[in-house]
Amino acid sequence: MLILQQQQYLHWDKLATVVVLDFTYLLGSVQSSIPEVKYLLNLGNILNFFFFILLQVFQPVGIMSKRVNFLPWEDYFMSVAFLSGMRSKDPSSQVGACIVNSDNIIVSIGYNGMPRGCSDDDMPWAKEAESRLETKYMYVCHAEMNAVVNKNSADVAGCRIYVVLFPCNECAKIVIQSRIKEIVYYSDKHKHKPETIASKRMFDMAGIICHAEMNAVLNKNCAKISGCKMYVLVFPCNECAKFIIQEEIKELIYYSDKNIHTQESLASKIMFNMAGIKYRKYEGKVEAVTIDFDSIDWNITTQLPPTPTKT
Ligand SMILES: O=c1ccn([C@H]2C[C@H](O)[C@@H](COP(=O)(O)O)O2)c(=O)[nH]1
Repeated sequence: MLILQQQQYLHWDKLATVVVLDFTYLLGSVQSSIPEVKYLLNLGNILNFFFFILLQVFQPVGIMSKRVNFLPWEDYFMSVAFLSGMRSKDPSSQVGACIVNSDNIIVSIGYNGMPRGCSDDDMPWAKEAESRLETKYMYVCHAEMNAVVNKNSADVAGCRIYVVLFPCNECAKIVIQSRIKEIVYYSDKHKHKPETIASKRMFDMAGIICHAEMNAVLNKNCAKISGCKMYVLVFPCNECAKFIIQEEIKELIYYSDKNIHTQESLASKIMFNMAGIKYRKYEGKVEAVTIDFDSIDWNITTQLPPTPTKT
């Protein structure tokens, strides 16, 4: 079990040793001819010696040298992942993630929660219900996704991700597509589930098929795409909807809603409505866009403008 404890910076025992040592040193350095005082001074010297040895043996750390019992990188990052998980409102599983670059700098953290704008109080948290639409699984953004989306660097390529739970297949896709290079996990408690087996298969092969929306978000060429519009061929499923909401895309224009009757599509709409994301069907002005390469007059397109002359 990983335990987070408050670090103690003031060591009273070490402070007391130094005070006693200083006092006995002072006593030992004074000269006197009175036998009682001489006796006390000798005692002072003995105590001085005794405490000096004690200090050398037990107290070199913290007073004279650097601390040695500091938190190692691995425990530090995993603790941050656990700490993030503590923000989760999921009643059964609190999952946290922490992304770290090759300089051991934390570039992002995340935990499992409802998409932005979808109220924690109104969304379902049940694991089972008559309809999957009434379970949390359709809506919760996983810790890994939130960590990737909330990064404070341009990208997370080459980074490591520390996670409380081994990533599911949906998160595996995100982790692979964002070019994270290493996964450090704490628990593999769902190792027998198809989601985890699929995840491991993808990590082994790293040749995966991802939804177009996720690829478009992950391959963006700017730091943020908040406020952007997204054009898609097919209305996004619930997994892509989470991504779109978390990236703060503001408008969605789709061509086909062919999966309109699926629970995934219904869940997407519930989330978009709650998050205030507009969506509309594409109403094109033209029926088709044709690029006829043969009709291009290369003579015209390759003509350079006339060279300016000096007057
Ligand atoms: O890779 C993962 C897998 C799961 N989560 C989140 C999603 C849910 O909120 C919980 C799982 O709930 P259970 O009650 O244990 O089924 O964990 C995640 O963030 N990342």
